Amino acid sequence: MTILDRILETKREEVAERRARVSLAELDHRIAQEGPPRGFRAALDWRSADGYALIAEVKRASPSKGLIRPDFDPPAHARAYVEGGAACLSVLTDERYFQGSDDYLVAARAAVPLPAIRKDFLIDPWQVAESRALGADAVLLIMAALDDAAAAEIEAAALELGMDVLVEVHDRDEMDRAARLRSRLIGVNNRDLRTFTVDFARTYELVAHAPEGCTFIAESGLTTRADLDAMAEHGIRCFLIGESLMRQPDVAAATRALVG
Ligand SMILES: O=P(O)(O)OC[C@@H](O)[C@@H](O)c1c[nH]c2ccccc12
Repeated sequence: MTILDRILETKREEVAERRARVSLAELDHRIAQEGPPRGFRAALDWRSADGYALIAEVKRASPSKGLIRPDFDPPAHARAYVEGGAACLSVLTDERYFQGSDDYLVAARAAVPLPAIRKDFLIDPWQVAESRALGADAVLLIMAALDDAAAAEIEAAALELGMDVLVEVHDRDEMDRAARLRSRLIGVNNRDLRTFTVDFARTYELVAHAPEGCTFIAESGLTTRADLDAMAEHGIRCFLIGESLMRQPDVAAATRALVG
């Protein structure tokens, strides 16, 4: 059983338990109190027009690396990311495997004007409503975790609420499946969620197969300005980065050094 299988098994139990506690009507009520979503893809397109667009991840820990940031402070990290020039935030909310929390998403997003993606494992459209009720402007669809019908259903729920959908792929088959969805925001995860190995060649190989006109994001394992410049040689200008920034004592300076 791969780590992704384990995560999904836990997530199914968690979602069943949450659904039993909170009705869709209750979520709709909370969503009505929220302002409209901040444009996530729009922020990336705007920032990548004349530089690198960074989705900066608020990440405390991961199953492969354990604890990444002991003095974890989501609103402070969000402000540092803004100061350093990030275009968007990503906030991990999975508790069991990433030591994330819904509260971190709410607190980080409230501290800054940037759009924020809820980074979690979506398997049910109910979680889309839950994400918007927490303020999320975008959600993640992991193609390796979903069949085509579930992906389309979850995507439709998000688009209906005016959210952006980041579709994450890892191989050619997932890219082809992603191309049949409506969202034109596609990310290649350089980290294989089944084995945790990171390989930038994933991105180089798959960027050529991305649908026309899509906003393309390279995700995971990116550390240095040279990494980004190498990606830019292949036309890639949007990046999702967590660990390497969260390990720095001065997050704002590290962010500026990467994308400033
Ligand atoms: O911390 P890194 O190596 O910079 O990676 C960030 C992000 O890409 C990674 O956290 C991620 C990408 N896709 C995911 C799906 C689920 C959980 C986490 C992820």
